[in-house]
Amino acid sequence: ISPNNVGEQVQYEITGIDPGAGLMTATAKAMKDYNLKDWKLKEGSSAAMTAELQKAYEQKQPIIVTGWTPHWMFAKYKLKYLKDPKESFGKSESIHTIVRKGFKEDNPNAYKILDSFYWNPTDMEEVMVDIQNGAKPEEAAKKWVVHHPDIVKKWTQGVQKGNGQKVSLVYVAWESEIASTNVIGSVLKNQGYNVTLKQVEAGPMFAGVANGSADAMVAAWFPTTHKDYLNTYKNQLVDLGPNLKGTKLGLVVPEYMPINSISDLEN
Ligand SMILES: C[SH](C)CC(=O)O
Repeated sequence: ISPNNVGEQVQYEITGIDPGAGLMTATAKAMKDYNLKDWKLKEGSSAAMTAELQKAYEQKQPIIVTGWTPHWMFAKYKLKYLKDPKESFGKSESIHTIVRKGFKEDNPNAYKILDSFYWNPTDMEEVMVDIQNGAKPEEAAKKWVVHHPDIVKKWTQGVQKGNGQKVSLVYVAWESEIASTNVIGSVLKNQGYNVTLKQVEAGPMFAGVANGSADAMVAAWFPTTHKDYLNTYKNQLVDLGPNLKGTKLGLVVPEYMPINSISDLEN
């Protein structure tokens, strides 16, 4: 594949994820910034994107996907981010924990645990890889909790146990958030709460916490990726700050592709 006909090789298509993802908004911005006028961004889901990536990778075919870190794809495949000299994808960010207004008063001890929830990209990747290798999210989460009592203790020490109070968590089916939501859900369950995890699209996730129909989410990518949702619901959400630092968003390709920058795609 020579650099100048990568577009033809991938039918001028970037394989994206769910339309509500901030990554898709950032990719649309990048396509404008880099004047990718003949290119189109294919919407779908994170699961569909990773399935297409796997198929192309196994056949050493060209593919360009919307990718992010932390993600198991970097553990499984030899991939690279295309350089983004115009910084259309922003800088490294944090994933924040958000709770509904009133949650602290209604459930102070579950609030304390959610407020203390903090782990590293390598911790999240450990759970993501387990799930990718076939473990059920709940099982992978339980296993991580058992293997990392020292980290979990930081979230729960000195916090009074619950006695069956309900805690409802919402998340979007991004591999990173499936991992984090199941881990914090498992910890809350062990602490005596009746936890429900609800998978929704990105818009309904923010709306659910804002209107109080859900208690919390650990899936807000700030300051850039989810800024539109933050602006829409700003004073209806309680931002407890980062539960993970050091994310990255961008266009990702297998290392066998001859391109290295988004500007190589300009036609
Ligand atoms: C796909 S990232 C986990 C989040 C987002 O892009 O909205």
